[in-house]
Amino acid sequence: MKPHVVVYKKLPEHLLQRLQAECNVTLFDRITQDNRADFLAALKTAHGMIGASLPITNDMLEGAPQLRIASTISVGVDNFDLDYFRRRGLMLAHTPGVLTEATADTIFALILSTARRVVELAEYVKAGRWKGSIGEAQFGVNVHGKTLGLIGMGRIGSAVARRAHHGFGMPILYHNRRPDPEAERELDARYVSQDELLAQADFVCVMLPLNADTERLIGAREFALMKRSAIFINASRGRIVDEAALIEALQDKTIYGAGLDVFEVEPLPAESPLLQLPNVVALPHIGSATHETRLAMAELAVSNLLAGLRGEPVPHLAV
Ligand SMILES: NC(=O)C1=CN([C@@H]2O[C@H](COP(=O)(O)OP(=O)(O)OC[C@H]3O[C@@H](n4cnc5c(N)ncnc54)[C@H](O)[C@@H]3O)[C@@H](O)[C@H]2O)C=CC1
Ligand SMILES: O=C(O)C(=O)CO
Repeated sequence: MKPHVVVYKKLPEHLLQRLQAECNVTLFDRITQDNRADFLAALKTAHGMIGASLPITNDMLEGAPQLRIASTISVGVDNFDLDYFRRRGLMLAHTPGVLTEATADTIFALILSTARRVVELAEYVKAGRWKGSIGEAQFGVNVHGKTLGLIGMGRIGSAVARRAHHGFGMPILYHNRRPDPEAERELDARYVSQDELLAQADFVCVMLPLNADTERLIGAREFALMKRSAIFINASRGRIVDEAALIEALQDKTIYGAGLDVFEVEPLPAESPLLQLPNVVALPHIGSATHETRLAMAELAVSNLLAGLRGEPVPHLAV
C-alpha cells in the first residue's frame, strides 16, 4: 500500500506528481483557520508530512500515530520540538545549503540598504520630494572597509563573510559555538567573544538557529554594548532578539539603524513601531525567496521525504 503524505504548502506541479507516483497525497496549499480541522484529520493516517511556515505542535503530532517523517521546506527547524521527535523516533528532514547563497544576498541587501538608506531615499524620490541637489540630510554611511561582526558563522554566516571580505574589503569578527579555522584562513576572520564583537563591529549580523540557547540572545544589554553608529542585521529568526529592546535602541539612537527580515510575530503587525522608524529596513521574511532557490528547497524536501518513506538514507536529517 502506498504511504499517505500530507502536503501543507503549495508545491510545484512536477513535485506533486513525483509524490503522487509513490504516495497517496492530501494537499493543502496553506493551513488557515478554515481548513485546520481537515489538516488535523488528514494527519491521523499520515506516514509523512511536508510543508513550511507552520508551527507543528506536539499535540498535532500526537494525532498522527503512524507518522514516520516530517520534511520541512526550510533549513530552520524551530517550528518543531526536536526532543519530541527524538523521543518518538521520528525523522525530521530540512533543506540546508541550497538556500545559503540567496539568503546571504538578502543579508547583503539589508546591509547596503540600511547603511545607504536606499528604501527611505527611493521613497523620497517617488514622493516627489527630490527638488534640488541632495545634502547631508540624505547622506548614509560607508559599507566598504567597515567591520562586520557575525554572530553565527555557519553556512549562511560564512557566505555573508565571503561577500564582505572579497567584495567590500570588510574586516570580519565572528562569534560561534566553536572557532572556524577555514574562515580565519580564507577570510582573515577573527574569533572574539560576543561582547567584544558587539563593542567593535560596525555591522552586527545575527545568523543563528533559534533554540533555547539563542532565544532573546540580543537584548537591551547587548544593544547598549554596540557602537552608537552600529547597524544591526537580523535575518535568522525574530525571537533571537528582544524586539521591544531593539525598538527602544532604535528610537533613542543607542544604535544607528537595523535591517530586518524576521520578527517576533510574522507577518509584522501594522501597528509595530518598527514601521514608523526611518532607520529601519523591514522585509517580509524573503531570505531565500527567489524562484530558483525556493524550487531547489522544495525539490530537496521532496527527495528527503521520499527517501525517508522508502527506508533509504535521508539526505538531510535535522533529527
Ligand atoms: N530569513 C530567512 O529567510 C532565512 C533564515 N534562516 C535562518 O538562518 C539560520 C542559520 O542557517 P544556516 O547558516 O544554514 O545554519 P548553520 O547551522 O550552518 O549555522 C548556524 C551557526 O550558528 C552557530 N551557533 C548555534 N548556536 C550558537 C550560539 N548559541 N552561539 C554562537 N553560535 C551558535 C553554529 O555553530 C553554526 O555555526 C537557520 O536556522 C534559520 O533560522 C535560514 C535561511 C533563510
Ligand atoms: O529556511 C528557512 O529557515 C527560512 O527561514 C526560509 O527559507
